[in-house]
Amino acid sequence: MRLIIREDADTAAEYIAEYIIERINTFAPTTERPFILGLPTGSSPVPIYRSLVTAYQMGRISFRHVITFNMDEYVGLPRDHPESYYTFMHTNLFNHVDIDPDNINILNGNAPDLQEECTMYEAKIQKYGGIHLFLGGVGSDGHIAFNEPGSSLSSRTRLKSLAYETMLANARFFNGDMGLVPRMALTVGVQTIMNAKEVVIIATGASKALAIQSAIEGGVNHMCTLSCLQLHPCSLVVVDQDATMELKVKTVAYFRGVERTIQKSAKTRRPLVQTNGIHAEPVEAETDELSPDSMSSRIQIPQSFPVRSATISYGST
Ligand SMILES: O=P(O)(O)OC[C@H]1O[C@](O)(CO)[C@@H](O)[C@@H]1O
Repeated sequence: MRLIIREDADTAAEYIAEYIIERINTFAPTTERPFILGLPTGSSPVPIYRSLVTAYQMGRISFRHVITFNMDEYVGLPRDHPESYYTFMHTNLFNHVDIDPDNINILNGNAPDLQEECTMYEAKIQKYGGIHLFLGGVGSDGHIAFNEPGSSLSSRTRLKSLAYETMLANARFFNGDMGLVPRMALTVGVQTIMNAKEVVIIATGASKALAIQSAIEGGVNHMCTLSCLQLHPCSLVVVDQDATMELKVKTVAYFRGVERTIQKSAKTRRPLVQTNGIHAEPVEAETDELSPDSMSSRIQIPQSFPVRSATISYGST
């Protein structure tokens, strides 16, 4: 897992938007070979979508050959309800870019047979050969998609009851009225996300700090389903400063050091090596140039340190 820390929510979102643009453009999707993108809702991804729309308007990215799969949808909320995830995605992204409506996949929380709906969703993802990049948010309790604490780490798309903490957090979208928040949702499973070739997570604000601490410094645990990414070969978590508040200074210093190493390697650009199908950057000894305001300036980083995972540019172990 790689951790990227940015000053605030906007710069964290900007980092991810550029990352997605780079991935799609490098992939150069076509009708026969589309890029399969997993997408989240929630407030954290909104600035990412804003940046993607701007990039589209500037001609830097096209969604013509991108097929999307959303993470989740409330059960029982009409599709055109202002707070349905169908409405959210169209308002924030789909209505403003050149995506083919046939390429948009969002679970139908009003399907007559919800189990069948979930089974078909999984099958459709499989039909396309899996998801290339799954973008996600995280709940304050560490859930990924709607895989609430206690979810099976081998779960697939299914019906879930929402945790009280999630309903409380989402009440802000329903005039603060808990009674209006749907109690159930359809959601991709932990394993559905784990099967993506790459997973990128946005987590911003102090309310995500405990979840980030648990997912990064704790063990793999079903009470914080985001922690499953420790087992993913190519995952990236992008946070703002506030979301790092519960992390150890040493943890923050380590991940900042990893990023500097990658940036330096990119400048010197020795030929790329291939590791398990993932592009890896050449290894550089870290001779650290710490900015005085950096937390890591208080920590001595060795002249050379093991950079096995630190050097993979396409996420890392
Ligand atoms: O970004 P926010 O508003 O904190 O919401 C994040 C939440 O939204 C969701 O994306 C809902 O699908 C969850 O994965 C996550 O809990």
